[in-house]
Amino acid sequence: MTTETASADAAHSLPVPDHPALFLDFDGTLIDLAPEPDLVVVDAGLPDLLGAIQARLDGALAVVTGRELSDLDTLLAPLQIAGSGMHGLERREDPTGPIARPTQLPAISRLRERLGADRHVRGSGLLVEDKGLTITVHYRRVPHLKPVVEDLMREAIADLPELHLVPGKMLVEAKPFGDSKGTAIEAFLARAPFAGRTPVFLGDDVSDEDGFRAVAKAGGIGIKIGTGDTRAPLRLPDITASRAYLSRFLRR
Ligand SMILES: O=P(O)(O)OC[C@H]1O[C@H](O[C@H]2O[C@H](CO)[C@@H](O)[C@H](O)[C@H]2O)[C@H](O)[C@@H](O)[C@@H]1O
Repeated sequence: MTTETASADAAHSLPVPDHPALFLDFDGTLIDLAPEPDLVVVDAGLPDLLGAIQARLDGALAVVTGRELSDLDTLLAPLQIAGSGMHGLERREDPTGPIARPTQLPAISRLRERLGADRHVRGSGLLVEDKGLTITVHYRRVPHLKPVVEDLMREAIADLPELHLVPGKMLVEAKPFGDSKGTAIEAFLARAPFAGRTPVFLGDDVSDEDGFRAVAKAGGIGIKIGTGDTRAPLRLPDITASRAYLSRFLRR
């Protein structure tokens, strides 16, 4: 059996609820990971697929991502969909409506200054992704620096109790306490067109575990993409399978 056939078989073995609300992580779930956030490739088929699902589900589709929503709009242009960015901090309930976001904490400015001055960061191959409300340090190009990044981020926020660290694939992110992908999904499920539907959430990374918890609580389905520990009850092997599963929402 080819890998492609195995992915298609896996996609067809999973259930699709009768009246679903679909929540999707982005990197590693809908597109392949790249060496840097700006180097990802979005094929033309993805906006087309998401736009068709958005119409088929009467708008009950949201992207729940660690990226900024404006970043996602650029990657999926001209498509806009409802969603939450920066792990629950940003919300856009109406696909073409405004993005709601809290004000930046002074603690993030302090962290920014510290990282800018850190000798480990400058010229090291590490990448600092400043999202305004959160700051991420990527070590994908220098994986041996993982323990250095973990230590430097732990120390950098040690006296900033408003912040905590979220690990991800080859990154460590500092963000304010409170919101998560789980709180974002719960908020969407409380309102139209998501309310009253069975939630399905696809994700691949640690921060997606909050989303899996939220959909389980609401009687829905969590699907982990790829390998790794998870609380999600179902799994798909890769992005090919993820996209094949999503196309089934058009055929219901
Ligand atoms: O919640 P997601 O939509 O999956 O976003 C999680 C993070 O995605 C991005 O980082 C990841 O993708 C990069 C590009 O492929 C890759 O270089 C990096 O190693 C991955 O962790 C994004 O840059 C982060 O801001 C998101 O939090």
